[in-house]
Amino acid sequence: MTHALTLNNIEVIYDHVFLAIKGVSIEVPQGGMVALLGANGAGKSTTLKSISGLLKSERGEITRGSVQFMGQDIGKLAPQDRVKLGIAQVLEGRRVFEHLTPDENLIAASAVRGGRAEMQRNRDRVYSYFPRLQQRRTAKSGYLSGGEQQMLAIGRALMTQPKLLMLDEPSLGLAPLIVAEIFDILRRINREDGMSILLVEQNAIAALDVVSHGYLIENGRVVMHDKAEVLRDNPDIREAYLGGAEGRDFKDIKHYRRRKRWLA
Ligand SMILES: Nc1ncnc2c1ncn2[C@@H]1O[C@H](COP(=O)(O)OP(=O)(O)OP(=O)(O)O)[C@@H](O)[C@H]1O
Repeated sequence: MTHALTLNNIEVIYDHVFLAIKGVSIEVPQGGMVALLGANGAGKSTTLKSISGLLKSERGEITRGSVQFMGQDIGKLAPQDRVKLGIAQVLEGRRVFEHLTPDENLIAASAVRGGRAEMQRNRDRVYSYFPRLQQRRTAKSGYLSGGEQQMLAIGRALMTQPKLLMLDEPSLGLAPLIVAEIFDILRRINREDGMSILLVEQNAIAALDVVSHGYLIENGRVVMHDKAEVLRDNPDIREAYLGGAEGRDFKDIKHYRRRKRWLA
């Protein structure tokens, strides 16, 4: 199988001292949709930044292993060159220009690529996926709902016509219905455009409904990797991530118990 992305045993150190990622290997097949799951501080965002190249601005460095995109080693490329190759990251926290309208936000994001006609085509495509945004295209983005702002942040990434779309916790702070709507649209983008997607989420149950495979990362290491339906049925994942009385932090589950199950 051809892979859009291959992380090969990478190690990441911040500030020359803090070892945040301790040997992570991940594969995203071309046209695949994969989730990277884990609790707060597990190393999910750091993994994404090592792919998009944003580590450097945070004094982070890949000190071992390789990052390959469509078979090419991209570990030393600047972030803008990775965007040109077709990698886009939607950062955590819906970063949009709040004083600009959705129309203007999308235009600003397309500056990286193409002429006017192409920009309009891309914008129409974004609006076809997110009709809600089209309805509010001339409103100030700061007045959009949280879900609409998340849609706009995704739309901005789509304006660069990525081959690999990476999203950092798009469900954060959103109501379950909105999360389901956004995840459905991501699945459509994946299926209809054949875009590869890497979805970082703490909301494992919602994410595992739309991806084909998932990786669970803990303390900078991948501790589980399997098909989505297998992970969904895993008692530890259910215990850690299902809401209600069952829901507990993954960190709270006794380490020995998890090891015993994973090594079984
Ligand atoms: N810029 C940075 N400088 C130093 N340490 C960092 C930096 N960014 C993250 N870390 C540390 O690296 C580890 C992994 O953080 P990371 O943000 O990748 O985790 P995460 O799984 O994305 O968590 P969250 O869901 O809270 O964002 C944490 O211990 C964090 O404190």
